[in-house]
Amino acid sequence: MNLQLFPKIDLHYHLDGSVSPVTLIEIALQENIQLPTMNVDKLREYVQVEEECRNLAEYLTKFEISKKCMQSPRALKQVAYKAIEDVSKQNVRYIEVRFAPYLHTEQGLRIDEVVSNVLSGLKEGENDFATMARAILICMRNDSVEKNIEIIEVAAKFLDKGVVGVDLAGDEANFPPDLNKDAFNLAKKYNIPITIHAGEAAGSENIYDAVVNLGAKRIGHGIRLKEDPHLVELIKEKKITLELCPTSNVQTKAVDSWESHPIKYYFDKGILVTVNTDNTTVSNTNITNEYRILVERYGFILDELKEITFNSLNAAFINNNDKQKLKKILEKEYKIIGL
Ligand SMILES: O=c1[nH]cnc2c1ncn2[C@@H]1O[C@H](CO)[C@@H](O)[C@H]1O
Ligand SMILES: [Zn+2]
Repeated sequence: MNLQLFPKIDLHYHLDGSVSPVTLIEIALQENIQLPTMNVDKLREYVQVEEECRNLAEYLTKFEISKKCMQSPRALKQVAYKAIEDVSKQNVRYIEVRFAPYLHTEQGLRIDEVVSNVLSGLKEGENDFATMARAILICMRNDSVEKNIEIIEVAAKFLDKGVVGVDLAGDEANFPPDLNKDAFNLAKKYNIPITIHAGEAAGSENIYDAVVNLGAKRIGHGIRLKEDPHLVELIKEKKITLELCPTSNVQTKAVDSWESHPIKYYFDKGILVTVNTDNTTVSNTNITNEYRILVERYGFILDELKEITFNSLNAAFINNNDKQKLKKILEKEYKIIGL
């Protein structure tokens, strides 16, 4: 079938890595921002990874231009709205959009202003398109634990007002999760759902720490889980969900090749896996493409794609009321396509 029509969920989508070159140029013109080029195709080369990307650290250099264009209330609202417009075209019924508030304070915005502007763009998008949207606030690994504690405080303030969780992202190889234990303990105290990038650019011990010491209910990527059979059992037992992003995982060299991606292995082992985009612009992908990769490269059948979407639904950080609404919508739409 045409997978664009297949109802989908994306739980792992970075806002700053998903702004299209056209939108970047629009913002640059509006706000007089100097970009290296105003040509859409040339700009794409600056914000998209090449095939020979060596590692996550190199991948992370591709976020500079979008950061420059995401410093004003208007731009933040605009990119958030555009995100919902874009993903609604891929029949995404629910998305958790994540961003790191501190990255958007270079022109003097406070982190709570960053959050409220992104939330208002998401809300407007929800009103205009058939996609439910919530936000996850990211603590950056290279930021101080004091700054990350402020992020948790802001998340608590906006919890159930659009924000549904917190995350830890950035350079995993040089900043293990443990450094932010105090921040995530505070999140636990506030009952803020936690997801953490782990086992992407470092070993399975980071997955263990994220789950056992930092309280993560979901793991961003978790590629290297398979290195530790005991941990595989623990992840199953605790019903931890993995947010896999195949195209990004190949680009950041979290896996050596498409063939060695563990998504089918984990799925067959009964681990709760989900499929996501990570960064649609940086990785040059969209959610339809990621679902297609599951079919074409890993032999998933449509019923299994539905199961994966329901894994995403079950692991979504939205409140139960909204989750039930979403479940009804998905069930109805799957019935229409005979699933
Ligand atoms: O796959 C990833 N692993 C780790 N960090 C990431 C990934 N994708 C994006 N970011 C980081 O998260 C920031 C906020 O969205 C981005 O600016 C980027 O530095
Ligand atoms: Zn990510």
